Amino acid sequence: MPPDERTLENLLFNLLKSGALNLDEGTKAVLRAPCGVVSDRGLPDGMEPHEPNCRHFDPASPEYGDDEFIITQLPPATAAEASTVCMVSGRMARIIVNTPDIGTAVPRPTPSTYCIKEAPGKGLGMYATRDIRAGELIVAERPLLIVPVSMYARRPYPSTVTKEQGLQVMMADTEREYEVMLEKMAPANRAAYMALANSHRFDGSGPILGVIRTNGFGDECMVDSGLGLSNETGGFSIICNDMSRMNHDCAHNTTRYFDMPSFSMQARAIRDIKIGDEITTNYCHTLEPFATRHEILARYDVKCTCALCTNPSESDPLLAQCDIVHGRAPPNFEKRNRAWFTDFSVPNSTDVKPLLSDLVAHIKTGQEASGGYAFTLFELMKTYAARGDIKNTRAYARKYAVWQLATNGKVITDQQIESAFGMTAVAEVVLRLRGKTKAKMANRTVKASK
Ligand SMILES: C[S@@+](CC[C@H](N)C(=O)[O-])C[C@H]1O[C@@H](n2cnc3c(N)ncnc32)[C@H](O)[C@@H]1O
Repeated sequence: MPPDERTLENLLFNLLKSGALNLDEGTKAVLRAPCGVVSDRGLPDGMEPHEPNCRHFDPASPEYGDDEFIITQLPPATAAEASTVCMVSGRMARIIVNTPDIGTAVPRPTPSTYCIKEAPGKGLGMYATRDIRAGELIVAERPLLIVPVSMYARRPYPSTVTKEQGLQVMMADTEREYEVMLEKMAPANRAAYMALANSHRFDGSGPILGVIRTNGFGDECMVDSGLGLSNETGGFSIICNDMSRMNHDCAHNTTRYFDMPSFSMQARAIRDIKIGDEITTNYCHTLEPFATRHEILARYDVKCTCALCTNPSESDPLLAQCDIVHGRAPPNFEKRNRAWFTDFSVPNSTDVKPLLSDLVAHIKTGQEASGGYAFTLFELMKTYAARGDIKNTRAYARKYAVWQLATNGKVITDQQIESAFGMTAVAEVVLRLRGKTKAKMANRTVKASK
């Protein structure tokens, strides 16, 4: 956990104990649950179980406050699809309900793409039942449950309560609220939910919270920053059925995102997947070095044995080459790739070699889902344009379009690809200029020889 979050935790916890936070007025105290085995479980002496007080609303009702957490079913029910049982702020509920085309049908790939079966050493897993092309939709699912990623203190704590006990109280109170939510689920969904994996059996999490912490996905479009929370603390955990069976791989072959109109979590292939391959996702930032990844994965009870983890001395430097997010890529990464912008000489300033080397590093380490991979494709497209190479300009525009589709479902039109986002025009100008330059040079040579 980063130090600033720890400070925030202590501050909130002290405020909570001093009674300075009046929770009844809607102030939210946010704490994250501990990981691993805790010795001090259950409610401390003198504290009784808390009665759930989260109100349940019909999504069509405007009666709830923006900063109030409510239990509701979203999106408003349609005949075709079951709704998701959600605990969201009133603000978030309104954002969802007012999304244009909310409640559109969840797309289903035909023929279907996967089955769920045993994954040796990992429990169950998802496997491809046919070849799947990069960019293709693999699965789209209405979640079973959506809840805030952070837990909220629902009552003031006596001054004798230690921080660890406080966390246990918060988890117990949260579990009680979730019990109410599960009662709202259709019986088949409740059974599916309770059958999901739980790697948090020994840290004081109740059974429902344990499943959330094992299987919950976050998404950037499901964040309520209106409560003064950051993207991290204001996010939501999205728990699906089949997608919860996707195991982690540091070189994962899918991307995932939440599609608000169909209110579905979706996964697409980020590279071609062969029939019989395991379909995998990521539980941590996969460009991080091996040691950091393993520390994070341990929280999910995952000891990753993927190709990158089995050979970190080879994979770590390659991952660092790709890591523009954490600034581990070479300092001149962006500059060297943009040299052609001010200097059109060929081939020095429009040299594609460094970019192709970055591309190979991404492909070798299976990091096609990363933003650095998309950046490299886009830079290659522009650099080929600056070289007047229309064929390769278009080829990289097409690869970039597939990346966009896979990462957020956004369809890039054929016209955009054909024009390579305006870059084929650049390539044509370069070709014309170069033609003129050649003609001028030829003229000069003729004049000089007279
Ligand atoms: C979200 S579930 C994934 C599906 C799970 N295998 C199941 O049977 O339902 C997460 C759990 O799967 C297991 N898991 C996921 N990825 C793994 C991996 N790469 N290696 C070993 N176990 C893994 C861990 O037990 C983890 O807590």
